[in-house]
Amino acid sequence: MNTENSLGVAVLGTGRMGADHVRRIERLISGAHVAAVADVDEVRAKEVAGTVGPHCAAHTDPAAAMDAPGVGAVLIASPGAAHEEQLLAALERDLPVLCEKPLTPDPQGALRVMAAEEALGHRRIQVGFMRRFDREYRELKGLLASGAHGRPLMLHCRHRNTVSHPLFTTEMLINDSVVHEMDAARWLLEQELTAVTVLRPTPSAAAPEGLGDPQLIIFETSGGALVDVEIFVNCGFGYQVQAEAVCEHGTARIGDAHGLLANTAGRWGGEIADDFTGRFADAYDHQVREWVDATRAGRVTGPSAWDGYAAAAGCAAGVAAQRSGQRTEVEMIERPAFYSPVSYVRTN
Ligand SMILES: NC(=O)c1ccc[n+]([C@@H]2O[C@H](COP(=O)([O-])OP(=O)(O)OC[C@H]3O[C@@H](n4cnc5c(N)ncnc54)[C@H](O)[C@@H]3O)[C@@H](O)[C@H]2O)c1
Ligand SMILES: O[C@H]1[C@H](O)[C@@H](O)[C@H](O)[C@@H](O)[C@H]1O
Repeated sequence: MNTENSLGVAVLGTGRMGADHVRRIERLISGAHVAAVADVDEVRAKEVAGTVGPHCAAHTDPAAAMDAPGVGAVLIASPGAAHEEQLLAALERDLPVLCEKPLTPDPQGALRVMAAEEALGHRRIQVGFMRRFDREYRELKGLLASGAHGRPLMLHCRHRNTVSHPLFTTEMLINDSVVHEMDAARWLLEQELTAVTVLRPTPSAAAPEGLGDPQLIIFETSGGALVDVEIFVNCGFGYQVQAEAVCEHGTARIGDAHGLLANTAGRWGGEIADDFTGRFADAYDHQVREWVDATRAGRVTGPSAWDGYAAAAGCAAGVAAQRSGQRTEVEMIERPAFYSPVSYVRTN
C-alpha cells in the first residue's frame, strides 16, 4: 500500500470497536491508513495488525504505537478506564485524537484532559458520540434547529439492547449506555443537562441477577425541556434506539424502521438490528471519515472534550440519582472560552 500523503493512525485497543475501526480505516476511508495498533493482549494486537499488512506494527504499549513511524493521529478504542492516560499521552505528543465514548468515566478525569488540551493551546480531541453522524439524528437536529415545529418541550427516548454482556453493572446502564442520550439530548436541544431522576421498575426476569434492568432516566435541561430515556439492555428482541421530539407545533420521531418494510401472509414489518454495529454502521463510517478529513485539513470538528465532560457530569448525577432514588442536580463548571463556540451547534 502507498502510504505517502495518507494520515497514519495508531489504533489503541483492538477489541470489538477497535478492530471494526481498523477495518473501516483500511477499507472504507480514503486518505488514511492504520500505521500501528496497540492492545494489552498481544495475540489480539498481532491478529488485528495481520489483517492490515506489513505497514502496520503491533504493540502492547500504547505509547510505543503512538511513537511508531508514520503515526500522525490516534484513535482510542480501549476500555473507558484507560482513556485518560492515553488521551494525555496523545496530547503530550500533540496528536489529533478520536476517542471512543466515554471521554473518561468520571467528570474529574475529563477536567484533567481538558486542562491538558487547553495548556497545549489548541483543540486536538474529538469524542466518539457517533449518533451526531447518523442520518436520522441529523435530520431531527436540522428540523429542531430550523424552528419549524417551535420550541422543543420534551424528548422521549428508547434505548434497547438485545442482551448485556456478563460484566454489565447497574451503573453501566447510565455510564455506558445512557451516556449517548446525555450527549444526543444536549446536541439536539442545544441546552445543558441540569438534573437527573431515575425511576426503577421491578427488574425484568430476563435480566441477570443483580442488574436493575430496565430503568427510566429523566433529565431536566437548562432551557426547561424534559428528556425521558427508557434504557433496557436485555430486551431480548434486538437493538432499538428511538427518539421523539415534542415541540410547540408538532412532533418528530426517528429510529422506527431502517430500510425494507415487507408484507406477507398476515404480517407487516421490517427487521430490527441485532446490535449497534448494524444500526449505526453508517454513522461510524461518517464519524471516522469526517474526522480524517478534518484532521488532514488541520481542523478539529465534532464533539469536543467539553462535550465528553458534560456527558460525564450528567452520568455522575445519573448514577448518584440511581443510588439515592432522589432527583440529583448536575454539577458542572462554567464552559471555558477555549471550548467556545459550543460544538453542539450544527455546522453542516
Ligand atoms: N460508540 C459506540 O457505539 C460504542 C460501542 C461499543 C463500545 N464503545 C466504546 O469503545 C471502547 C471499546 O469498547 P469495545 O466494545 O471494543 O471493548 P472490547 O472489550 O471489545 O475491546 C477493548 C480492547 O482493549 C484492550 N485493552 C484493555 N486495556 C487496554 C489498554 N490499557 N490499552 C490498550 N488496549 C487495552 C482489550 O484487550 C480489548 O482487546 C469503549 O470505550 C466503549 O465504551 C463504543
Ligand atoms: O457500549 C455500548 C455502545 O455504546 C452502544 O452504542 C450502546 O447502545 C450500548 O448500550 C453500550 O453498551
